[in-house]
Amino acid sequence: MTSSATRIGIIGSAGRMGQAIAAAVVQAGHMVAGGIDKDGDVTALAAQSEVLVDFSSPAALEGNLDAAAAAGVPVVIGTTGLEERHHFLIDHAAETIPVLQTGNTSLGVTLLAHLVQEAAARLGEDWDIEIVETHHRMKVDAPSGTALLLGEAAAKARGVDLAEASERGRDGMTGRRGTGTIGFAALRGGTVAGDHSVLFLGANERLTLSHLAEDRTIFAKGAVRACEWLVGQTPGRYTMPEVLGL
Ligand SMILES: NC(=O)C1=CN([C@@H]2O[C@H](COP(=O)(O)OP(=O)(O)OC[C@H]3O[C@@H](n4cnc5c(N)ncnc54)[C@H](OP(=O)(O)O)[C@@H]3O)[C@@H](O)[C@H]2O)C=CC1
Ligand SMILES: O=C(O)C1=N[C@H](C(=O)O)C[C@H](O)C1
Repeated sequence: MTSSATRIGIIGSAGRMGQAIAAAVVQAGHMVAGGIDKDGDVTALAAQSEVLVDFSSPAALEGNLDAAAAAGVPVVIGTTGLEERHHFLIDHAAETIPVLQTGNTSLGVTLLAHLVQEAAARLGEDWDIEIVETHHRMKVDAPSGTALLLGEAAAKARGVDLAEASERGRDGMTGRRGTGTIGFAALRGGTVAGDHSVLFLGANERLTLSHLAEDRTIFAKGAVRACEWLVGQTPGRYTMPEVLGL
């Protein structure tokens, strides 16, 4: 153990990501302060942790943020399927503690979002944007948090509100594609760790930017890096480009 070892508490510890994060915590020379799942005591976990990492469920978010804020402990939120009210809760907690929220902790996706923003800014509205994601059969939310993060990057570059520009769940007589909209398609099956492609579809040419996750270790390592970075930050809301210096 190094002298800079950090006690990291894991929310959602028995899950696919929770287990991968525990392994990454140890590999990085830190300590797992403890772990909880659905009926666990988050207040006790916060008290014994220097930083919390939450990869669980949107339903758990409010209680987790309250416990982290009461204990003055920073928290990394990787849980996806968040709605607007969850983002308000995160903003509120970030007034008193450092909070990092992201739909994807990997280096590759963080860079992809940067590239998508660049491409969307340079290619005009006549280039249609479609975001396609594929995940394992156990995933419960769609579109993925990453797809939404990539959509936000494209919307920001085009100066539009993603909620208004999105085309999701096409089925039946949809009518023509709206100019300037951002489409989403979600595929589910097997054990796919997480594939994302952003398609820019122009007249007689296409540009595709893709990231393929080969396993969950990339998310787990990124989550540990985010924990390391977040400890010692002032209260506020942060995300991955700040951690990775992108
Ligand atoms: N940001 C990123 O980079 C990534 C984000 N994710 C996201 O992380 C989340 C977890 O994914 P994954 O590990 O695959 O899912 P799993 O279903 O494998 O794990 C979720 C875990 O959270 C626990 N849990 C559920 N409700 C609560 C609660 N109220 N309090 C505490 N723990 C709870 C579950 O426990 P129990 O079994 O008792 O219900 C389970 O152990 C998802 O939202 C996923 O999209 C995933 C990969 C990367
Ligand atoms: O649930 C998953 O597995 C994943 N969830 C995240 C998302 O919703 O984007 C990140 C990654 O793609 C894996």
